Amino acid sequence: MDLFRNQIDPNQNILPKDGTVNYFGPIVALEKADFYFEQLLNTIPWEHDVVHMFGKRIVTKRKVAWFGDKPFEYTYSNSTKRALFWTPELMELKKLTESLSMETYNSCLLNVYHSGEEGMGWHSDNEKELKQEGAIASLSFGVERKFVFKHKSTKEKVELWLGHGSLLVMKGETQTHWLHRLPPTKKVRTPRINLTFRTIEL
Ligand SMILES: O=C(O)CCC(=O)C(=O)O
Ligand SMILES: [Fe+2]
Repeated sequence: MDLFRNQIDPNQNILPKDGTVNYFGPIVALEKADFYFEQLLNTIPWEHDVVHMFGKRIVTKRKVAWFGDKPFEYTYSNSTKRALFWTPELMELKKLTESLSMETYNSCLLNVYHSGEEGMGWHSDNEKELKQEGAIASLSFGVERKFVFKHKSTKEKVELWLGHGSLLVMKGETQTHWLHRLPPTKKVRTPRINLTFRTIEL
């Protein structure tokens, strides 16, 4: 179901139940989105992520970076990272995201997917360091990619496309009842950057 490719209504919950997800569509002008994309791609100290799966240590092709209000230590997929302090651009994006979503965040995980071969598998963002049922705001730059939710018990799926400069907000019980993933695709050959603003409680 490619429901939301053209239709964007930030007041509509795109989940049928057990959580709230709002898609705002593009929240910055195209030239500004291009600027952020280039700037982030070229200046963020990107590092490969390490995940532990089935007893194996896997180094992802996707690269990550982690920023916050304080040098938080955060365990993500079994590896511990220390947050860097906001760059001026990230601070700007954080403020814009906070005002549109009417929430606050104290940290941000960045991912760069160099091409469609890179994605992220099914997971929910429910690590113990995260505020329980705290909002997670996802900003995307670069090539449009499909994003999918799957209900943990009914297996119902909801798909949408995350465009250049767009904002998606997941809140309430979403992480408790739904998984999400960024499926790999052979059709995409250019990079995408994603920022997820979160609230850490330590
Ligand atoms: O790249 C995306 O849109 C998803 C990223 C994500 O789910 C995460 O960082 O937890
Ligand atoms: Fe996630």
